[in-house]
Order: sequence, then C-alpha cells, then structure tokens
Amino acid sequence: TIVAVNGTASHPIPKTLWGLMYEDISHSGDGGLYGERLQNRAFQQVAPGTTQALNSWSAIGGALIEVVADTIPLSSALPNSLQVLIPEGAGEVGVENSGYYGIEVNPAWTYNASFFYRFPSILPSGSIAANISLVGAESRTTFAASSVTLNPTADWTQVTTSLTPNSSASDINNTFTVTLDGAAFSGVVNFGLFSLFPPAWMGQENGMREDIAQALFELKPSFFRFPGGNNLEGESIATRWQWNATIGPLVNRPGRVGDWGYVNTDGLGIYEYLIWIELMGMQPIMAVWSGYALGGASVPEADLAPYIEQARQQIEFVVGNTSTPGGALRASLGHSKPFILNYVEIGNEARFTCDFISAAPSTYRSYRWASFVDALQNEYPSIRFIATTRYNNPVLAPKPKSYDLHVYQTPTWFRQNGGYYDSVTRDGTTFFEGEYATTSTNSSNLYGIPEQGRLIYPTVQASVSEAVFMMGFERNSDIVFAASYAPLLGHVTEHQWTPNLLSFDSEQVIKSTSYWVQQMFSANKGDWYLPSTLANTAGTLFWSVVKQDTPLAFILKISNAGTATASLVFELPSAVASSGTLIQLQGSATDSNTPDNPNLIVPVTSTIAAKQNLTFTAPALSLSVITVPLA
Ligand SMILES: O=S(=O)(O)O[C@H]1C[C@H](O)[C@@H](O)[C@@H]1CO
Repeated sequence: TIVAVNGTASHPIPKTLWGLMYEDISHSGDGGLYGERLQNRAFQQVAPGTTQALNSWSAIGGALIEVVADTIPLSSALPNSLQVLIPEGAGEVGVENSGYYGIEVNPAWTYNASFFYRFPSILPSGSIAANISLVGAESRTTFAASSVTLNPTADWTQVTTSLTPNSSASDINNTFTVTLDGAAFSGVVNFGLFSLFPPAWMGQENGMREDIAQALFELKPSFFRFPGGNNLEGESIATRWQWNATIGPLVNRPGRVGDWGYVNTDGLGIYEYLIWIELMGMQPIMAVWSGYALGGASVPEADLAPYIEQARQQIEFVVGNTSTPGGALRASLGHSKPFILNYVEIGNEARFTCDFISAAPSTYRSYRWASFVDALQNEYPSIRFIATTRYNNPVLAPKPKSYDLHVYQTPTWFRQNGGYYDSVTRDGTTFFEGEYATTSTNSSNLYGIPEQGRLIYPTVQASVSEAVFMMGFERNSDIVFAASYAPLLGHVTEHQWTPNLLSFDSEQVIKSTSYWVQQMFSANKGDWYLPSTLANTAGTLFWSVVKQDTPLAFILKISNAGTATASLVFELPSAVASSGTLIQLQGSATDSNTPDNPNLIVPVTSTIAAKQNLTFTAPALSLSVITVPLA
C-alpha cells in the first residue's frame, strides 16, 4: 500500500479533539473518582428501618443498629442517623463500614476520618473514648487506630482524626470501624455523616482518588463532559441532577437517587468538578437539564421557565462575575475568577434520538432546544450550545451550531465507518462525538450479555477498530471538535455497564486496551492534518498523518484491524531524520487487560529507522504511532 502524504495541511487539529465523557455510572463518582472511601456515609435518600438504609454498615459486638429519621436531624439535607444501641457491659461494640466493596489500606497515606454523634436520650456520666480503626474484615487485624472522645451531649458534635496504617493489608477486604467499650457506656448513640478520606489528587479539598485521577491525567484530556449522560436526567423530574444541591458544606447536600440504581452523595459536586477540571488542564463541556427525565416525564413547554432559570443560574455560577449571585456564590467557595466555559450541552441525548441508537422518530422526546437556547444564548453569546438530537433530525430552530452524537457498535462497524464525517456538508456546524465505544461483537445485540457478544472489558480487536473511527475524527477535525469514549469509568465489582475505558476496584486501576488507544491518540495529537491517500473503507488497514509543530515532526498512526501483517510505504512530503519513535499496541483479537492481568497489553516504545519514503510493516491487530522528526 502506497500512501502519498500531502505537504499542505488541510486544517489545524483543534486543541479540544480528545477528552473525557463522565457521569456517575458504575460508581464512576461515588466509589470511584470521588475520594470518599465509605459507602452510604450519610444515609442519604434511604428509607429508615429498611435493609437498604443500612447498606455497607454492620454491627460489631452485639450493638443493635438501625437507620432512623432523627428527632433532631443533623441538617435538613441529612435527616437520617445511624442509631446504635450499646448493650450492657459488652466488650468492644460499635459499627463498621465495608466501603465500596473493600477499602484500600495504604501505610503511605494519612486518612482523614470523621463522624458526627449525639446521645439522643441518656447522656453518659462523662466523656467516653471511642476507637476509629481500619481493620481486616476477616482477620480483624487492626491496621490503624485512633482514639477520640465523645462528650456527653445531645447536640450534634463532629469528631475528626487521622489514621496512618502501620502496614499494608494483604487484600482489599478491609473495613472502617467505630467502637467503644460497652463497660464504659450502655445506651443509645446516634451517628451521622461519617467520612474516610485518603489524600486527594493534587491535594484538592474534598477531591479525587489519586490513582484514578492520575490515570485520567495521563490521557492528556482537553475537556470533561459532565454531569451526564443519563445521570443528568433523573428517573423523574424531581430526581434530576440539580447543580445547586451539590455545592457547599457536605451537611447541606441531600444527595439524590441516581439514574444507575444507586444513591449519589453529590459529595462530588459542580464546584469539585470545576476545580478538578482546572487542575487537570481541561475545559468543561457542561450539560444543563433540558426538560425530560429518563423515566419518561417531560416538562410541558409552557412550564419550562423555572428549569431554564435553574440552567441560567448554573451557568452564572460557573462564569458570572462576582456582582451576580452565582458569581458571588462561586467566590464565597474560593474561586472568584470565572471558570472557563465555552460549551454547554442542552440535555443528554433526548433519548433514542441520537444517531445510531435506532428508534422510530415517533419516540422522539419533546426536546426543548429552542426554549433553552433562545433564553440563554443572548445572555451568554460566547457560549456554544450543543444539541443532542440526531444531526438535523428533527430540524431544530435556531439552527444548532454544534451537535453531540453518540454511537455504540461492533468492531466491524467502527472499522467500516471511519469515513462517517467525510461526506458531511461543511456549513459551519461542528460535531462532538460525545460517546462512542465497541459494546459487542454482535451487530444484532449491541447491549446484550457476554454470552450474546457483549464485551466485559475492551478487547484488542475492539480498540484497534475504534482507532479507525478516531482517525476519521482527525481527518474531519475541521468539523469534529471533540470526541470521547464512553463510559469512562466502571467499578469491577458493581457496575451497570461494560465495557469501560478505565476499570477499578477499591485499590487498583485497570487501563484497558481502549484506554491505551485513547492515550496514544491524545498524547500524539499533532497540530495540522496532512491529507493522504484514502484507505479502502472495506479493508482492514488504516492510517492518519498529522504534523506536529514542536518539536517539528510527522506523526503517522497506523491501525491494522486485520489478522494479517500489512506493509505500507509512506511517501512523506519532506526530508526526515534517520530515526523515529514507534509506540505500538498489539495483541490477539480477544486479549483484554483485566484485574488479574491488568498489563497484559500495553504500548511498547522503540526506535525505528526512518526516511522520506518510509516503509512500515504493521503487525496484525495493532495500532502504531510513529513520530518522525523533520530533517
Ligand atoms: O441506555 S443508554 O442510552 O444506552 O445509555 C448510554 C447513553 C447515555 O448517554 C449514557 O448515559 C449511557 C452509557 O454511556
């Protein structure tokens, strides 16, 4: 295969091309990116007296425990307490939390631990000691312990302490315990808002889990789409994501029942997202709720005003100057300077109207594009509003400047559709491919179970096929300004979706083969697209050539999605150095990185000989990135 490479760039490659799509799905937030290690830490959004209310909590040493609606709630946002009856004269009694399917015990960390307590009826005669510990769930080995003092008071009082483990645990099956000596006190203690927080990434207050944040940082992402995805929408209108319920002290955040079947604490709220986006060097693509809920309800056009106002306030919180209520609120939290906000998405995907998720147009939800854009664009002229329907279907007014399109498909589909944007009319409309991933090898069942072709982890075959689709974004990045794989994160033990770009349990992170493909593209983005001989879309060999300004170099990406070695000759437009760098990801079709073998398939870097007419042999099922400095 001869690839003639044009010396004149067709267009610059946008800085925003590669980024992250995020929502709290499969514990991406609570139990994942968000640093809190205790699950159900504040008994939010649960019915007192139910088993679910005690999710992740259990009794120690004969204590009787129950979640109650406290007669004196910790706050209006946190009405439920963990009521603990300490029996007469027992030994060590109390409660323990099992975390998010385990808790990492790391002796290099100093954990901040805290909880609120009060004695609702009989007060102890004096102060009593309580122990806060990290313990092996089975071994009952104590890895860290700190004694705190509970004063005889009926008023809510917070204790905080720090825990530094004296050794590592042999596995993740560890718990957080609060115990006291039954001999010192028997009676009722109410607890509220517990927390166990290891050091957060870059030291952000109420911030992110370090290993997950670091793995995302290494993708060099340029944007962060949040808060969803379905999790923006709410199962009902009342349970939609609301920015103003996710800010300020944790005792003021009620949390909500998320769209993926678990309670969202909203400890990771809009302010934490925005600070982290800044620390990561990204920019937000922020969604506003747009009138429809996942369960089917939608707000009649005539009743939208309060929801449009809430969206306006959400934007004002992000970019308003401090003379506005939103800007003043932001400043009061510590960030008087407006955040960057160039993109606001109206809704998530208007349910079944996004591309490729085929459904009869009749199922279109009432998509409220005009109501929101008419109200918001004038006040925020520099913000580009993104529509989330099919492209021009339905035809929307005012004409959207940008669309967010989603696709979940098979490896074959991605291999055959690298040219998806080639034929789109250039009329100024730009595109955000906000969600794409190989979900299955079965084109007639994209969302089934593994026995029907569903992927649990990305495979080499899936990832090198996604690379072909991504080469299409590079080639068309005059109109594709952003693209992100979805879902980004998934907990190995408890998830609602597979595959995910990055999997994790309570201790380790598993970078998938698709994670590495994203990293290879994003870290080698280049600055200019150089047109070259088009590949045969029915074939299995694809390439993309870009030019990097600093240091000056050609970057060649080659995806061999076939099962046979393939050779190409690149006829480069100018002289090059005698050697270049090759980064290569290669494996068998169904190879995946898994918790048991997280580094089975990783990119390998080597030096290769280079010349202006560069011959390259691409191994079967491989993605290669060759950087060749200009002479
Ligand atoms: O059920 S789906 O619509 O397929 O859900 C998909 C599309 C939605 O935007 C996102 O939240 C989810 C998985 O990434």
